[in-house]
Amino acid sequence: MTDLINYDVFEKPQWRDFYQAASVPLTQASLKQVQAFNDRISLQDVQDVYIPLIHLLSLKIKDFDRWQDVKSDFLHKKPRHVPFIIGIAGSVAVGKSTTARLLEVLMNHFFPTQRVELVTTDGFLYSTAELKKRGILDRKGFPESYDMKTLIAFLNKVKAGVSDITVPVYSHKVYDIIPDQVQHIIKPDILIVEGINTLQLPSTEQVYVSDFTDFSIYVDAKPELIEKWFLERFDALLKLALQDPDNYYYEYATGNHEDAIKAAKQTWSSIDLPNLQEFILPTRNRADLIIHKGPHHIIDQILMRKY
Ligand SMILES: Nc1ncnc2c1ncn2[C@@H]1O[C@H](COP(=O)(O)OP(=O)(O)OP(=O)(O)O)[C@@H](O)[C@H]1O
Ligand SMILES: CC(C)(CO)[C@@H](O)C(=O)NCCC(=O)O
Repeated sequence: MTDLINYDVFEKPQWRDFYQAASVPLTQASLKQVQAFNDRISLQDVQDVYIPLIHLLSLKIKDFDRWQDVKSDFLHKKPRHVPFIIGIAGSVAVGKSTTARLLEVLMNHFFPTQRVELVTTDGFLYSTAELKKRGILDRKGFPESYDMKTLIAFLNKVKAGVSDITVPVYSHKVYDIIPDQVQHIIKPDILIVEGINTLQLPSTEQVYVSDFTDFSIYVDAKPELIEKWFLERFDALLKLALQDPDNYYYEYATGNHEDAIKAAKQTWSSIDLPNLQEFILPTRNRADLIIHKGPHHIIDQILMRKY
């Protein structure tokens, strides 16, 4: 991993000892709300990894707020509260949205006066109709399948303090952007932006998503493990789809199970794995922090950018 020379590597026990002054406020039952589908979040990992991380983020946010004030002062401007944006990157199915939801729950608990919002860049995917029109239906998730201009304009509005911003909504169940549905982002103090492309350099734009993020996290694991998680999630999606003919996975759910798994493996090896290798993994060394997971999603290492 020569691309990671600029990182300090911490094994979990060492990272845990950096800060343990607070304890996990959640029971296993209430953690369920942050679980994407079928698996279990480890409460021990929340205590050992996320509690120090939340503390680190609180220090970073204080530092950020102070710098905004110093800057306003220098520019003879009235100070304005600028939202802090956290980016979360990583492969399809590595657990970005689960990590993002966990951070949201913990920040809501530990920073009760801060308004925390969460968006996924999947909302900025082109719709299936638009992907078809562009002839890139089999490239969903690749850089060209996202409307990066609109995503960057959105982040710019958040930073500028626009009061009510609407974001399109993507559904895994429908496998498309849902027409006539939007998410409202209302003056967050902290915005978490989760998506495979949060550290990417879009070929079509001169401005990057990372120009707007103040702290970035890459969720990392071996591709063989991620494939396993992808297939497990696929299976969970099939179960959900069984009762719902409108669900994208309904045909798979009601058809031959082996064929369905074969199709999912094919999607992984022809779309999501190449996307990881060509476009997502190369962005890892731009993250401020890398969370590395092993079997069962258990975190084994935390890498922090030195400079
Ligand atoms: N910390 C965790 N502990 C246990 N299970 C997890 C954890 N993180 C993710 N999972 C499981 O792994 C699968 C993928 O997670 P998730 O949906 O969060 O991934 P993602 O990176 O957001 O994927 P996508 O890019 O496709 O939206 C899900 O089945 C989820 O339940
Ligand atoms: C929506 C994305 C791109 C990212 O979350 C991904 O989950 C996806 O749908 N990729 C396309 C191939 C697949 O079905 O996995």
